[in-house]
Amino acid sequence: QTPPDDSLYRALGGLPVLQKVVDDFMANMLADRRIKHTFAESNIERVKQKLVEQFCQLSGGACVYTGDPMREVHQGLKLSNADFNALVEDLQLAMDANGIPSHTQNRLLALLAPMQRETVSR
Ligand code: HEM
Repeated sequence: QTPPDDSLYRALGGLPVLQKVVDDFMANMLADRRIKHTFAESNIERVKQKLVEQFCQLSGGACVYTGDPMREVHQGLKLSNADFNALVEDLQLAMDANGIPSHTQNRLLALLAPMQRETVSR
């Protein structure tokens, strides 16, 4: 029985750093003219909490994502590839601000890349 690989979770700095990254990530998106309108009717605290769970679980931490399926959450928003790229930039800036090295950033981004298909619908 192989133990779960939590090396990315640990490289990111665990939950305390993930929480800071998600705080900054959301602040960046809410200040980003390209995509802030998409959050106009959202419960920001809920989205942040679900993002922390999701990033923690994806990176191998002992968390369980309790949010809704990605396709369901995003399909009504009619997001474009440009919207997706804007979100990735805002996440990269947040990781930079928290001192996460680019190699580690790229490992997380690689896990998010397949979700482009589930979140972009136009
Ligand atoms: C890798 C890509 C993405 C991931 C991992 C992701 C993740 C999430 C998560 C975990 C939630 C919360 C789900 C819940 O409440 O149960 C959420 C909601 C949301 N996301 Fe994303 N998302 C992605 C792409 C995008 C993009 C590209 C945009 C817009 C530029 C976006 C805008 C939103 C909005 C507006 C909500 C709130 C929806 C609502 O209030 O019902 N997301 N996302």
